[in-house]
Amino acid sequence: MKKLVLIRHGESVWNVENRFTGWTDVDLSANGYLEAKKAGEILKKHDYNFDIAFTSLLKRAIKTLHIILEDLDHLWIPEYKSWHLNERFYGNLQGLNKEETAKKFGAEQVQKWRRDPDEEPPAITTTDERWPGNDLRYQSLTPDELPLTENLSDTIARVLPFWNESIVPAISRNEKVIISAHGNSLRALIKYIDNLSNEEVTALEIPTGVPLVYELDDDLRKIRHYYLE
Ligand SMILES: O=C(O)[C@@H](CO)OP(=O)(O)O
Repeated sequence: MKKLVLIRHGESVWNVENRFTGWTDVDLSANGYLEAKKAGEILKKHDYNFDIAFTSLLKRAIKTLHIILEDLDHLWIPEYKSWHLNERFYGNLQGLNKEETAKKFGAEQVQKWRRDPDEEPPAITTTDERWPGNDLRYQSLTPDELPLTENLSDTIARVLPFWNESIVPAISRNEKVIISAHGNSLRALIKYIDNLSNEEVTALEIPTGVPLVYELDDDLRKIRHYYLE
């Protein structure tokens, strides 16, 4: 039996301000740091250790991972960062307050932008300062890979190649894997691992900073999953 640990980063400052975040590189909130620390303590209490870690290019996920690894005295393990694990790119909504946006466009529309796997939020253009093409960390991406907006289906389409090409081989080598990522990149992964329908994934909410364990068989089919307390 193989075990995989997923963790959504601790609460961010824009989670607190209730703003659409996406690829905006905001920090953890004070509470987010505490959540990450608690996640590390929980993993330590349950004697977890890891051979390899995967995370995004965004500091809220990277810092969460580092706080956990520090707690486990595991800062030395190989760690791979990829834009494929970034949060869903929220297009023109990035930076807006979710409640104010709901007042302007209606709660139903905003809920669709947030959770309907096929509903794309309004796109930005390449002249927008939020366009990732001018950010050094994304300089290796092709024009097609640089998002202007993403729905969950788009996020799934860029998370899965990384899962198949980088994470699955590590799990298959029997390495103990931790993935520190984001609400929607983890939702994308879980939709795939759990074979969830669009309706089921719409209802899936992942808490910040709580280790989520997946037990997988040799064919990487799910046996069970549970949150660690
Ligand atoms: O703003 C975001 O990037 C995400 C995660 O915080 O929000 P939502 O839950 O609306 O997808």
